[in-house]
Amino acid sequence: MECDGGCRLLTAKRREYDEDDVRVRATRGSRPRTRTRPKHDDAIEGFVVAVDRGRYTVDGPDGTTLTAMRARELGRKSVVVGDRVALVGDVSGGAGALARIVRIADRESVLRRTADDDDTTTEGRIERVVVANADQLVIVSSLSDPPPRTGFIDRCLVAAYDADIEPILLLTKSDLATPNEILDYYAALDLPHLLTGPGADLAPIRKELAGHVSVLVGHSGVGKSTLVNRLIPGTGRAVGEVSAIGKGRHTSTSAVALRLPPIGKSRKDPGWIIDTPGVRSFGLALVSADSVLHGFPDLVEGTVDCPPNCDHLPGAECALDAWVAAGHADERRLASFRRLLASRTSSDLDG
Ligand SMILES: Nc1nc2c(ncn2[C@@H]2O[C@H](COP(=O)(O)OP(=O)(O)OP(=O)(O)O)[C@@H](O)[C@H]2O)c(=O)[nH]1
Ligand SMILES: [Zn+2]
Repeated sequence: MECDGGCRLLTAKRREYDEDDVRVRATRGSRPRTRTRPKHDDAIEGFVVAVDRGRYTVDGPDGTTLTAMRARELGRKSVVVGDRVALVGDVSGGAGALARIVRIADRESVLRRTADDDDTTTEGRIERVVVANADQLVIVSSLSDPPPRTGFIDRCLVAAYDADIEPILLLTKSDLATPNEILDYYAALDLPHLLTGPGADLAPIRKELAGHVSVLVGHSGVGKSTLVNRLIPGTGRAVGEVSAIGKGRHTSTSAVALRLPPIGKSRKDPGWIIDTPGVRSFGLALVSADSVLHGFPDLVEGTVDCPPNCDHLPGAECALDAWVAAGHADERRLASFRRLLASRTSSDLDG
């Protein structure tokens, strides 16, 4: 009998084999999953915490930290901070160990950074996804030095509502000014806020962050690093520098996820914060005019008398002017809404 590798075993077990064969056939129909089993079903799961020149830092099972690269089968799909991924290869996490990312879970949310300053190239105009799966956007604004910039905050609110991420306004430097004015501007909105300053109790902030993946965004100098260092001692985020970009820090990293420490003896998930150095703002070019309006819930009712397809820009047709003139909403809010609508087509990034 002609025979290849497995022949001897087969011959020796012929009788049993026959019986096995019958049994296998009988059960095959009831076990279809063995045929459609995904490739790499031994993969482990991880959470991408940093991306640096084609190398991904991933938080693996039991808090292990893995270094990984993309598997070729991912094709052109990008992997960003916050992605939940499946890994194979050397997943030991030891020095020099390199795992491969073979799958990216469907994203529950995406935040895109504003198109780069360089709008002369296609590459520069593309809005890149910088963070996936965040469920809270913490807009950090100082009450003074620098003063709050409502245009920036409004832009972030639009991005948050559009991405289906809960916004929270976190006001810093409470020792320098009162929050009354800024809270008055947002009085008509259901916008949660937190207040902090030197020596302030961080418990309320930790409570809001627990169980969430929160993205921190704010202008340079508002005290983001100071806050992160207090929330996560030992993080060593540099404080007091005007800008991280161009100074050798984070030059190739646009975001990094940091695990918050446990809250007391509680076993509740303390959550993650994602710091976004170098991300000046989130892109709105792909956001429709209607979605921009969602960032201004206090103006929505005023648009019911607008003509169909109203661009809501100043003019006789738009009903918002009359609505605001009648005192139903703050004129500063309308002005900000219109600035944002206009900025989507220009490169005015900061609102
Ligand atoms: N008065 C006062 N100053 C603060 C407070 N928090 C931070 N600062 C100061 O504000 C300056 C900027 O703080 P950073 O934490 O570096 O601000 P940042 O937002 O991280 O700025 P970048 O690093 O440029 O992104 C530093 O001089 C801090 O010491 C605060 O609550 N009150
Ligand atoms: Zn209108």
